[in-house]
Amino acid sequence: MTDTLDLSHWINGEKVRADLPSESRNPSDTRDLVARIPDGGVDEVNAAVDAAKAAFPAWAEASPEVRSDILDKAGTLVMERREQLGRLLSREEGKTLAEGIGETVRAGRVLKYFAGEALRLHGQNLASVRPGVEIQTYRQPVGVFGLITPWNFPIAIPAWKAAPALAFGNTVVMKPAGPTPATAEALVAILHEAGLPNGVLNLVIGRGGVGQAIVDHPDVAGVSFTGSQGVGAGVAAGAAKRQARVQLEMGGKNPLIVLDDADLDRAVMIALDGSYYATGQRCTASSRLIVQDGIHDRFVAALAEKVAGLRVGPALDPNTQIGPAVSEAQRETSYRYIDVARGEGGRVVIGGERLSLDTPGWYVQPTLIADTHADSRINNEEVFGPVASTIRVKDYEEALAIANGVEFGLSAGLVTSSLKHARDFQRRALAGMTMVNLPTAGVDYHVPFGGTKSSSYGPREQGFAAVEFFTRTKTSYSAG
Ligand SMILES: NC(=O)C1=CN([C@@H]2O[C@H](COP(=O)(O)OP(=O)(O)OC[C@H]3O[C@@H](n4cnc5c(N)ncnc54)[C@H](OP(=O)(O)O)[C@@H]3O)[C@@H](O)[C@H]2O)C=CC1
Ligand SMILES: O=C(O)CCC(=O)C(=O)O
Repeated sequence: MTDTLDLSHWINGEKVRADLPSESRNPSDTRDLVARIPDGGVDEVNAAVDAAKAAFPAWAEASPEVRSDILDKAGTLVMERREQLGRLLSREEGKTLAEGIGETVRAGRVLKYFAGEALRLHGQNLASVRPGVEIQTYRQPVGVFGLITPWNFPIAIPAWKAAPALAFGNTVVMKPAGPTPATAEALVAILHEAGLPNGVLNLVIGRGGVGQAIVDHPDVAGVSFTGSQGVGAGVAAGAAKRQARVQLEMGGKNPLIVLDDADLDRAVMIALDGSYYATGQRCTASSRLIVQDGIHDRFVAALAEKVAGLRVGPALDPNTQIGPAVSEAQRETSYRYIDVARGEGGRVVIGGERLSLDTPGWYVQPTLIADTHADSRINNEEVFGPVASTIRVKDYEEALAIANGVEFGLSAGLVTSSLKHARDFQRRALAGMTMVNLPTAGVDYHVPFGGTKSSSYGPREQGFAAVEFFTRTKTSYSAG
């Protein structure tokens, strides 16, 4: 695939022509120019927010059936075009074609799920403490939402932020991440094709300045952000300054505990999936493998063998299991942390070397590092690459303490055949999501998603929880 796309902002239902000074290149083959990109700024954000503000009253008052039908149709179109969209996504982001198509289907399912939720918006009837008085609660749309999205799920995350915002009657200004604007633009185009009225969903393409302008805009009622902890903290501070709503999904340092009583083969496959698939570029990736002494050496040897067999290559090659990092910066972050781990006394069991493949891309050798300490940097800082480290522990209690002992708390996994430990782990793991005998990564689209501690801030995303952030509750009292 060599065609180059010329991207546009979408403001008030129109593609806005602009200079295209930036570019997005295929991380599997940097000779391939995926897209020429506009570089929006404050002016485009102002125009987009004006359009979203003007579109809000009619969209907020539209029948839920209208909103539902549009989201449902968009979901159908996304799923019908899964091959084409998945290919664009993989070409732009670097995850394998199977992962790109899988993510596209997930985005379609998200749109359809929220098509249903649009019809299920409900309140409560309560008895008042005062005789003769009735109380109803209603959920109402809030206004214009700013959605700042990351590159690692370039269609699913824009879909799972935009769909609930739109389903519940809000309007949107969205900013895609620098490396993956083409996939986001394709989604926005489909939502318009499905019948979204002008101004309801706007897209401004550009670097971090666009995100900052969205956060600072007085007419943006709420901001939903996914990305790094550092940027997220600034987004929260900016939103709080003007009392806007804010929801942040940030990093993880997700533990996978493997106990002596685990089925070895199963534990290895769970670790392989959670740590390495999608090139480890998932906030839910298992980057700390906390392994009990009795199974430790067998687990490390068996996992190393599987990691050695992983086929790293261009995302669109059907034989590839691990695509490249999204960018040179992400590749270098992985190699920098591998060096950090070596410097801290970690033993590189497999990987860790530079890769030279037939196409110039940002490839990283999947890497397993053993004999690391819980308090080392490799076990406390997010790498966001195909790199995992093991920590040896004597028992479950030590494993749990280490699992809980980092600043993040997104997803936590346990592999065991002990029901007692499984139940205890579900209660005591300091994480928003626990996974027993499952990879830490790979979540369903119809249930709440989010973490504790520095991983997340604000109401949960996705599933039935999304209504909290994207609506406001009104309480109405009446007497006959
Ligand atoms: N939780 C997750 O799923 C993700 C976590 N990360 C973590 O972040 C690290 C770095 O990735 P990176 O892409 O740089 O993440 P960032 O946090 O920089 O980017 C996330 C989004 O925020 C935007 N942004 C950047 N600066 C600002 C700002 N000042 N105000 C508002 N929005 C802003 C980005 O735009 P632009 O791209 O144009 O700069 C992008 O759309 C990764 O290694 C990983 O650790 C990254 C992505 C997803
Ligand atoms: O693990 C998943 O399925 C979702 C991961 C995710 O949302 C993220 O990495 O941002």
